[in-house]
Amino acid sequence: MHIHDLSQQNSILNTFISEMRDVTIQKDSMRFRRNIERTGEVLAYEMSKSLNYKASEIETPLASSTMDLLENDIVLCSILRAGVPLHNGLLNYFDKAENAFISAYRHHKENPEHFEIIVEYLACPDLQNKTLILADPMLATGQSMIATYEALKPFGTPKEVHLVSVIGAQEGVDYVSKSFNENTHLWIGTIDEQLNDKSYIIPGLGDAGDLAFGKKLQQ
Ligand SMILES: O=P(O)(O)OC[C@H]1O[C@H](OP(=O)(O)OP(=O)(O)O)[C@H](O)[C@@H]1O
Ligand SMILES: O=c1cc[nH]c(=O)[nH]1
Ligand SMILES: [Mg+2]
Repeated sequence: MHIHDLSQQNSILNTFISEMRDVTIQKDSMRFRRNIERTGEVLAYEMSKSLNYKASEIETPLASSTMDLLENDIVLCSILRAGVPLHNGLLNYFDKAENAFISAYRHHKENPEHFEIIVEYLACPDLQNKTLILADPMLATGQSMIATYEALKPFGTPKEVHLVSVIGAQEGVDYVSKSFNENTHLWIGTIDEQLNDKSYIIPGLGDAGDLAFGKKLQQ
């Protein structure tokens, strides 16, 4: 898997991520959502440099101009809930993309350290030979990303797959690296070292879904 860790270069993206992490600033849920969204915009721009382009003639009011334009058929699939603002950011740039949504949440059994990923809702277009972008702000154990990809398999075989995340844990990045083929790309804001005993990313930012949309009751 090709890993593009954007924290390896200094950019304004680090400011957005620092605000999402900051225990005071992150309480402003509108700013938190917007920071996820603009991270999606930055990651979309970086990813766009690796896609396919085709020369096209554009008529201006004065003459014609030849420009190389994106030719990939993109399907953007986000994992609910926390994926919603990231989806919006990606869609702000890949504005012609088709869209898929899937719900994946951690279902805790008696022991808070043990959970399984429950996939319930899924709406997806044909994926055959398309460029699939799988987006979720948090890549902790990587199980949600893998469960999602498995659930999408009946919808066709994409030409290429790009994973997009804001913060990952090294363990989750290693897990998805083993499960996706070597042509898959991961576009990620930064990679943290650890998971805690509840599989939260450390230092991470806390619970992205709750920060964006409010606390939910455990099911
Ligand atoms: O890599 P994993 O270990 O699978 O964890 C990451 C998942 O956890 C978060 O979702 P969460 O279960 O909190 O759902 P929510 O978005 O509804 O809050 C996050 O948005 C990912 O989907
Ligand atoms: O650190 C984590 C791990 C899973 N989900 C989150 O929202 N945060
Ligand atoms: Mg959550």
